Amino acid sequence: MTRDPAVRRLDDWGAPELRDLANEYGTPLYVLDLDRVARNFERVQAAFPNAAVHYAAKANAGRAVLSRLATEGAGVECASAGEVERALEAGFAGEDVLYTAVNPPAADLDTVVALARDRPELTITAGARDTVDRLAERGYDGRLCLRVHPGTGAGHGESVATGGDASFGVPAADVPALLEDASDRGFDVVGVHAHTGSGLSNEDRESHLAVVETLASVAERTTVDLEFVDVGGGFGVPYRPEEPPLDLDPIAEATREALAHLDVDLVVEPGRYLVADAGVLLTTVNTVKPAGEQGTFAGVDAGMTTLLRPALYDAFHHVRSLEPDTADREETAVTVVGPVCESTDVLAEGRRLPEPDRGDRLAIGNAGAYGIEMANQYTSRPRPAVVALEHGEDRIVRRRETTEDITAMEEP
Ligand SMILES: Cc1ncc(COP(=O)(O)O)c(C=O)c1O
Ligand SMILES: N[C@H](CCC[C@H](N)C(=O)O)C(=O)O
Repeated sequence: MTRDPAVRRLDDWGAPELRDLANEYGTPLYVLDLDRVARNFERVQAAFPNAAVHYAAKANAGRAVLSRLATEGAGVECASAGEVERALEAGFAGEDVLYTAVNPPAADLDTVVALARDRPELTITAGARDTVDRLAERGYDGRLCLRVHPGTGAGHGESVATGGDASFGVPAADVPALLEDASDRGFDVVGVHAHTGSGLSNEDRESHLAVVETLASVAERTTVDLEFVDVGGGFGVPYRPEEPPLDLDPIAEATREALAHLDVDLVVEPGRYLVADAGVLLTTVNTVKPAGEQGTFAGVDAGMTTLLRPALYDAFHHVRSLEPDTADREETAVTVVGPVCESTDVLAEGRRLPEPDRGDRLAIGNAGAYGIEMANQYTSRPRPAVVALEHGEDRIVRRRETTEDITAMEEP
């Protein structure tokens, strides 16, 4: 299998091509390179050769992404009934689908249990005894996996160090008994799962390994014959230009070693790793304003409704000017702000960029993961369009919303 180890940095994208797309489709605009998504999937497959790779759809559940990954042979991990429906529509088969039921609303369980009737190969992961009971109440006795609460987590911030959050999963000590109980009740108990957190870096290897070891000890202690151990996702990508890429090989090797004595298949659920560096967000400067000692404010047409991560997590996204004629402009500290009347509507703070001009196009990196997916309509701002690049062509895969889209569900 070919292996492309290179991280795709924001500077690797061609400025003229991105400017052309901004001119043709307008801004704000998400650009998503589906061929890069496919290569990222291959990189995970190469690191985990015998594992089943289930793409965590929550990172970007656009139909174009899902159907390309289905074509490439990936599986999918879904966080809601809606994601399950979208995954099936995009071409995934029942056997490709893992549905992780985290505090699931009744309607989600109703929908997925109904879908599973015709697709007995679909797997549901429950994170509480109560969820197992609710599945039984609906007559479900199909493939069941249990989510383990490992007690430790890691990630790009405390709020996404999910493994440490007791609301997700069953305490490891209680899992073997619950597996046996579910098996006795007639469920087809197939696996155990845990998720360390999102945005793991090379420094987080030990934390991830601790979670894998917890899973291994649960699998050792159960008398139920498990088919797989699902070690979750969370593999990070470098957001800062100077940050090194995540080295997947040592993580994969340590994971394999920790599970080697067990006769189980390995499942991984990467989201961000497959799509983050395949996407950029294009935006246009519409207001230029001196920011005193802080340099210059560049007001742009994308904001926290377009890309929520900086406002929500204080996340860093690299920003680059796409203008061809910036050599004669002074570099200055630029703070990129959105159009929403919230003081957290800041996409980037104090970046060294050419003195901005009205009309300048800017590109924001690593926008393929948790970008369009977390976009919203706050302040009646329609969500942006998404353009896909595939096999040398570009096409709109999600049209720009309009105010009519926002009001369409309203009744007088
Ligand atoms: C259960 C589960 N699996 C996988 C993922 C994917 O995380 P990431 O995008 O960091 O790989 C998440 C994160 O939301 C998750 O909760
Ligand atoms: N639910 C994920 C976190 C998603 C973080 C993502 N939304 C981001 O933008 O970083 C988890 O449990 O690890």
